[in-house]
Amino acid sequence: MSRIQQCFEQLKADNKKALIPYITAGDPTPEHTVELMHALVESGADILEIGMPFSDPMADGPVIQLACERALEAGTSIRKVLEIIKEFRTVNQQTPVVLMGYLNPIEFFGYQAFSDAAKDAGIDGILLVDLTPEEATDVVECFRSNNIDLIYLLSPTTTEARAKKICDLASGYVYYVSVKGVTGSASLDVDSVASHVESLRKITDLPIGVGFGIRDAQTARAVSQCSDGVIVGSVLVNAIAQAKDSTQDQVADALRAILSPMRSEMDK
Ligand SMILES: O=P(O)(O)OC[C@@H](O)[C@@H](O)c1c[nH]c2ccccc12
Repeated sequence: MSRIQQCFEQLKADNKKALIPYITAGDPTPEHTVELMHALVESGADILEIGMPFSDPMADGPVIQLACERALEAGTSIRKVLEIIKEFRTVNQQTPVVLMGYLNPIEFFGYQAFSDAAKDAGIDGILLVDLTPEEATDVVECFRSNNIDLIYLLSPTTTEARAKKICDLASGYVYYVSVKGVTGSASLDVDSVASHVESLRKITDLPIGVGFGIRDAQTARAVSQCSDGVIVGSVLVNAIAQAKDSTQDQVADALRAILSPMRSEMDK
């Protein structure tokens, strides 16, 4: 059983939902990231989604675009991202880590080489935004060979036929994108999310996480009640941007201040 699967089974047994924060690796510098990852876990994160900074992140809004710029400016290569995860794993062997990114740098690295290096670093899942199911076959094999889960995005406009195809390739969990648009968009519509998640339940037994537009504890709770977990990105990344010139501890505190209330609200 993969670490991600185990995590969802445990949450189910405890009658809890997954809290999955996103930050960009290397933002504001690579030296910050491991401490920030630990702070997220201490504040109640069940799974960490870590972005691999990319120069042309087309699914991202301005907040995460700027995070990618800061991280690249600070020298965060794919290799550096893997080193960061490896360092995190020297202390934490329990929390699943999902790497999120775009195809281009991974293709350049080589899919099998990247998959092997990711396994070695302690990665559990990979979410490649622009990997279409049509192109996925070879890539999927590279990750499957290392038992790395392939997390896929489904959006409000994904047809049922396509959703089925995607769910057949996916493992770990599927990521339902709550709104049309880019990360950091306006708040989502909980009723619409609930009805989409319900339809997805008919085509997959995988856990369903929901992300895009979750910024406060009340919304996190509401969305968690109609899904298996919530993914929270821009509100955290924005806090990093605000605090980036403070001490590392202060940046970590800024993340705790956002995530902890979400955890308590979701567990009520
Ligand atoms: O930022 P938001 O609206 O809270 O949404 C989560 C999101 O940031 C994270 O999962 C993510 C960051 N970049 C992405 C690109 C595509 C899909 C998802 C993502």
